[in-house]
Amino acid sequence: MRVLIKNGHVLDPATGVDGICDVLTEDQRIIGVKEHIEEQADRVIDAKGCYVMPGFIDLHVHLRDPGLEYKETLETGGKAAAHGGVTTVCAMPNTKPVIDTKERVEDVHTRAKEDSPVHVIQLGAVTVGQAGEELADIEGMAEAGCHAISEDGKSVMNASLYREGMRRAAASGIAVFAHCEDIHMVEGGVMNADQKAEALGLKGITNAVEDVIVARDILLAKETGVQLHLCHCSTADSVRMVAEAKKDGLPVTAEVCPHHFIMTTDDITEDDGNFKMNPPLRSKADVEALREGLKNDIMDVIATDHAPHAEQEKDKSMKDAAFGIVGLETSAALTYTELVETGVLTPMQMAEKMSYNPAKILGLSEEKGSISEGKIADIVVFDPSKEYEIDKHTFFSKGKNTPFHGRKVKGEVRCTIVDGVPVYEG
Ligand SMILES: NC(=O)N[C@@H](CC(=O)O)C(=O)O
Ligand SMILES: [Zn+2]
Ligand SMILES: [Zn+2]
Repeated sequence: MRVLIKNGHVLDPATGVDGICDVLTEDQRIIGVKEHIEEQADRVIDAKGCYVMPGFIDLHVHLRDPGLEYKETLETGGKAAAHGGVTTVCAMPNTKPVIDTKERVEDVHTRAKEDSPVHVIQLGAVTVGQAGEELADIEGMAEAGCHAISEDGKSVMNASLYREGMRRAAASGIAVFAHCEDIHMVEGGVMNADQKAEALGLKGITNAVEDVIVARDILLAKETGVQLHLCHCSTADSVRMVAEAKKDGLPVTAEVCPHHFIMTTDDITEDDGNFKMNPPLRSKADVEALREGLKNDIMDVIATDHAPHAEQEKDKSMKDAAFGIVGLETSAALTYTELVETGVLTPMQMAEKMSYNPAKILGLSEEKGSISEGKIADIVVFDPSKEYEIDKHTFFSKGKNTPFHGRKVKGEVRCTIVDGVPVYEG
């Protein structure tokens, strides 16, 4: 199959191409990027007025499959990804059972090929059952193509065990994606520790809950040489420590989620479970530091931490609701509206943080994260002029748990192409 994308504004961080070009794909690959391609194609997509970017690669997604299919499945999560311009997702292993063996990684990969319209990379857990007691089959999972291990949902609190896990990940050539949270310091907290929490009568989570583990994990990366990627950074001190680590030449990268660079604790208008996520919404100073970190390329990646839950798990007080919000279908529009329109990021930086940098972290930049000849034809056509209100009822995800319902945004995914085949068209 041949697809010709005409007259779009191509943004390619890998080659620096930043201008109006046509893009031609044949079967799985991109075979041409230049002005005025006039060749025959099975499909011609008019991208006038749109950005044409490498398909987004979301390093942090919860697909809930196996075992929690009432929240999401490979199919619904995959369709949500396609709707959001995401062509590759990394699925976190905190499923039922936990993905902690080679066979379980292979099982998800096999089923995802059938069920999901986008590429799924299943990440393996660090410890067996995420119980924090013994290391999982890291080598086997690496062989099965997991690209990274992660204990997401929690931290490996035993630093000695984690260090050994990092050594084994490094020896297997894969990264460690770290959720940073000292569980002993949480003390029942459900939102940021501040006056808002006091006013709502809710227990707080301090910044140090995250920061002490960020510090520890950077030191462990220094000692083991593992490629460390810090998930969902939410504090100003996290940014400061990532900057220091980079200055020291350590193999550390970091991600920020849209909710953390947009909302503060002041946006929590009532005790509503849709404002509950881990880490929590922080202060204005933290949000500013995260934006500054993204702008200065201290923070490498925008990922969603797409965490779907059923309505009955979220439609209650923050005290009792599950942690997490969905993000796959809102992240491009939120990023464009809040960071690009406002001049915090250039459009090219958006493509970098949502596609090219994630591809590099996964060791896939030879194949993905770029719109250039020979690369896999994973592409998103994004219309930056389209204005609308986010409506959770339009989501393909089973999860409707978002605090952004009704928010005005600019920027809509027009078409998502995976392996040279349009899998979503708006
Ligand atoms: N972020 C969340 O609030 N929840 C995630 C777990 C996680 O990412 O830590 C989930 O699995 O629901
Ligand atoms: Zn997490
Ligand atoms: Zn997560």
